Amino acid sequence: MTEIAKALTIAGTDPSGGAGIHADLKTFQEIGVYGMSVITSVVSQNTLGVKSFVDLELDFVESQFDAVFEDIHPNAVKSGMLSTPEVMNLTAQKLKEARVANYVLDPVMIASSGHELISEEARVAVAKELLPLATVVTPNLPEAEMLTKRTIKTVSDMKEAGRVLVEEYGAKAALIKGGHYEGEADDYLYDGGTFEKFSAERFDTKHTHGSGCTYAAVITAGLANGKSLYDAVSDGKAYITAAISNPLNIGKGQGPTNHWGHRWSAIQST
Ligand SMILES: Nc1ncnc2c1ncn2[C@@H]1O[C@H](COP(=O)(O)OP(=O)(O)OP(=O)(O)O)[C@@H](O)[C@H]1O
Ligand SMILES: Cc1ncc(COP(=O)(O)O)c(N)n1
Repeated sequence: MTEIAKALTIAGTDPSGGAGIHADLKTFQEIGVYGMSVITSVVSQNTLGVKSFVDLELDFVESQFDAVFEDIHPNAVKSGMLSTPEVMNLTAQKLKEARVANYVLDPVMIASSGHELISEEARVAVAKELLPLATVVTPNLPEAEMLTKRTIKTVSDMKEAGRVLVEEYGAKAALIKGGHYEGEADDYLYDGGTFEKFSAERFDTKHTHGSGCTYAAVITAGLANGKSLYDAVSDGKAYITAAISNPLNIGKGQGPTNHWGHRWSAIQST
């Protein structure tokens, strides 16, 4: 019997279903990977923005980690919103103990609505505890600026941020996402050797809520399935481009991405 690949997401919630744990599990399901979750924070948010959030007690987050790891070994793990230094340290400790081979670090710091989700102290913990464990870190431009403490204005700044995250902070690879850049939606992957560009047309849409989560979840699912990092990112870029270009028009604000987008694109092109 074939064994199904298993992926774990460590993140916060979105009751409106577009970002965080919800986006990740929908993505794992759509790709055919068995999804599991450790919830760090319960967030009251929707397509209009974040209202408030509560961080779960550390013991309870730990208990969720133990519930997963004592029973099921994930082939890949993704982390999203880890809002306190304590939960970051705990995540690092649990990933090391469980000998997780593939770890995708989405350093969620600011929601696309502009609300800050984590503190400055937590930012330092990302750099010290989590980056050295990451198979790939996937910052958007503001996150890359915060992590590297550099201003990013040009493609060469984006590449330099990728180089710093790998060579100075110890991530195995860095994917700097250009969603917040001008022109085409181009992302740059640096793996310590070469830079690869993942390019897409920029669509004129506000419906990108959860696009960072979804993109990193596809990469996680790909690694869980044994794909190379390059192929997993390539699949992620195709999935997120289709998800953004086929908007569902749900909600009154910045709507969620479309997890059937790639199926809709395939139907349209036949
Ligand atoms: N309007 C757009 N058209 C096409 N691709 C886009 C658009 N906006 C973002 N993307 C792509 O979506 C992915 C997510 O990028 P982005 O830099 O926006 O990450 P993020 O900020 O973490 O996500 P979010 O927008 O959900 O906050 C990247 O591949 C980016 O190039
Ligand atoms: C729980 C949680 N995690 C992550 C995000 C970032 O999502 P976005 O892709 O909209 O920036 C979010 N809004 N909520």
